[in-house]
Amino acid sequence: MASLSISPSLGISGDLRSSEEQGKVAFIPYITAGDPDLSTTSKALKILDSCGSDIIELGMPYSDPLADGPVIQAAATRALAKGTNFNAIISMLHEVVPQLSCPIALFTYYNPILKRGIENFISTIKNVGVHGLVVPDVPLEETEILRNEASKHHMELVLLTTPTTPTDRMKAIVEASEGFVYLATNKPVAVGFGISKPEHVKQVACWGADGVIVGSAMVKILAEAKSPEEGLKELENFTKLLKAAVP
Ligand SMILES: O=P(O)(O)OC[C@@H](O)[C@@H](O)c1c[nH]c2ccccc12
Repeated sequence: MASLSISPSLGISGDLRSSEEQGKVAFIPYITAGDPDLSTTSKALKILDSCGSDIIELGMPYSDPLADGPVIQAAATRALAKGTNFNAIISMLHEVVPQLSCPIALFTYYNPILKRGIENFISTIKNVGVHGLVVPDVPLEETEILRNEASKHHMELVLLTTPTTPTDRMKAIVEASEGFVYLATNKPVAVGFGISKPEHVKQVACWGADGVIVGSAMVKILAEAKSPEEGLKELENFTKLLKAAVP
């Protein structure tokens, strides 16, 4: 199966646009940093990359992960219990990002960003090669400062819409979002939530999505494996299976 010509230098939107131009659908896995531990996360990132992922979403564990589903919430709780913190994630990324060919989008919440200072947070993640930032709990009205700082550092800020978002608000979110939009627009649309099988990947691609996001199913594999090694092996097989279902 042909893969996308992707370069980390294109960034999140560049990657999705290049997939779109090639008539391909981007494959976007999500994993939580530090579950079961950061060394496994580092290996998992390399596996996801080498299996043809087009963008990888990396979740920073947070104590009040209100936008995440139960599987990812539980992963965050375990990762925090293991002592996973911002600095350790940054050191891990510093080492692994240069070895990856696809861009990384970091998922976090607004509070950890505010705690470090918006500018400091964004320049730190930019320095280790992160391309995009997803902050699901920032109300649209408050995204401006975050967006200004992000654009100063050429960091793409990804916003979210849901099926219950009113149309006007959805339009405003689409206007303000960079990189891609979670679910409406001439910007690339990446569809996620509940995708765990090759059939789902095919279905979403048939609907015309530009990207397919798979989160909980990936997180579950690493969480339920008998050992980190087995988890990584299963993650590799699963990623190849899903990636092969992308038309
Ligand atoms: O887990 P699922 O059903 O595969 O869906 C992806 C989703 O979890 C992932 O994109 C995600 C992780 N954290 C989030 C926070 C908000 C919105 C989306 C997310």
